[in-house]
Amino acid sequence: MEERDLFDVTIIGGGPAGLYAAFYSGLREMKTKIIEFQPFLGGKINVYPEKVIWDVGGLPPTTGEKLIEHLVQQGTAFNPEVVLNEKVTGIDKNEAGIFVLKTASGSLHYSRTVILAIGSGILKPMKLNLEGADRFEASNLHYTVKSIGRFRDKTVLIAGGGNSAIDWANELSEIARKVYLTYRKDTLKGHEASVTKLSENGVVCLPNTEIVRLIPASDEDRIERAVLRDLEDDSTAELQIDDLVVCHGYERDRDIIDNSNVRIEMKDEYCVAGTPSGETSVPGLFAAGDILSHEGKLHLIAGCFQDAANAVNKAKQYIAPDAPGYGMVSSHNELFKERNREFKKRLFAELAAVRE
Ligand SMILES: Cc1cc2nc3c(=O)[nH]c(=O)nc-3n(C[C@H](O)[C@H](O)[C@H](O)COP(=O)(O)OP(=O)(O)OC[C@H]3O[C@@H](n4cnc5c(N)ncnc54)[C@H](O)[C@@H]3O)c2cc1C
Repeated sequence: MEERDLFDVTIIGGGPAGLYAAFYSGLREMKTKIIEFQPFLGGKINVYPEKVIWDVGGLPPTTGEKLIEHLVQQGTAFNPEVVLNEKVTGIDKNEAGIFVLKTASGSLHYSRTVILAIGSGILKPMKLNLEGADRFEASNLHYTVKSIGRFRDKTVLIAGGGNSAIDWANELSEIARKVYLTYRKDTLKGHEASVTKLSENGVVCLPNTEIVRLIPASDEDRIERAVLRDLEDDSTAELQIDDLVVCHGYERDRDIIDNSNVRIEMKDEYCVAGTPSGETSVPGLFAAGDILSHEGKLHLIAGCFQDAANAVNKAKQYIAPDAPGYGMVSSHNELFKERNREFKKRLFAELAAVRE
């Protein structure tokens, strides 16, 4: 390994936690790398690019797509090295105390510290368990909603009883002709306010039902009707639909945890046990965002930011024990002086143009 290959911090995962960690580690003048499995940054928000997000501090209601744009702009402000399309498969620590990250492509990455920001792991949507259903994925069977506009004036069947299905039912009801929601249980498992909104929005809820067959249109390429079974009396009914959205959750690939030679203590099946400062059972390895569990954890985008800054501060002190506990706020930070000057110049030019 050459010195130039060694990073102060390597962040695994390029979602909100990873991106904010990259920004903050730049602020703390650490040589930073992000490794992301997907060919793009933004993490789970890519699952809901058109959803309007209301609960990120300091931002008016913003679409997922716009928020990703802001996060990436901020996260790359200090030019971290960004490696996309790369799955980290395991973490080792060598005799010199350097972390060695193994990847699916066979390359190795060396780092003094690591921040695990893998969210819920690599997500793969749970597919509809019906033979031949996959052939409709190119037409009107969806596992994510990429563009709300395509559902305008359509009859949409949504399958699933969790928050994601409920949110989409409410969201699509504003533009679709009709929205049906089918779920196997008696009740929905979602936020109370969102469940209440379903009836206000005219969504037809079909509890205790499941899809048992998809009937194609004459061209065989599109679903024309879905056959639903009533689980209480076994009767069936056909529903004519334009689109089917399946929200049955995700399989999570967390091989990285199981295949690592460092022993990462877990809180449960899903989360790493950590402190509110992002420390884990492995010295030098920190965690942030949805993967981290601690007392007071907020599983929201807003929660990612504090986790990320805390993890970076701890990583900084791991490398340089005498370094201050946190970075200088941006208004007093030397690193921003030149950028502030440029910003002010642009603002003044804009104001002058308005006056003219
Ligand atoms: C439908 C839906 C709606 C939501 N709405 C809101 C909302 O309105 N407001 C809100 O605050 N929160 C919302 N959330 C939650 C929010 O998206 C998460 O809290 C947030 O994305 C967590 O960020 P993260 O960076 O911890 O993880 P993620 O966003 O999951 O990012 C983790 C990244 O790590 C990558 N990764 C995983 N494993 C590896 C590996 N081995 N190697 C390389 N890369 C890897 C993944 O590909 C992913 O890009 C919503 C979530 C969903 C599913």
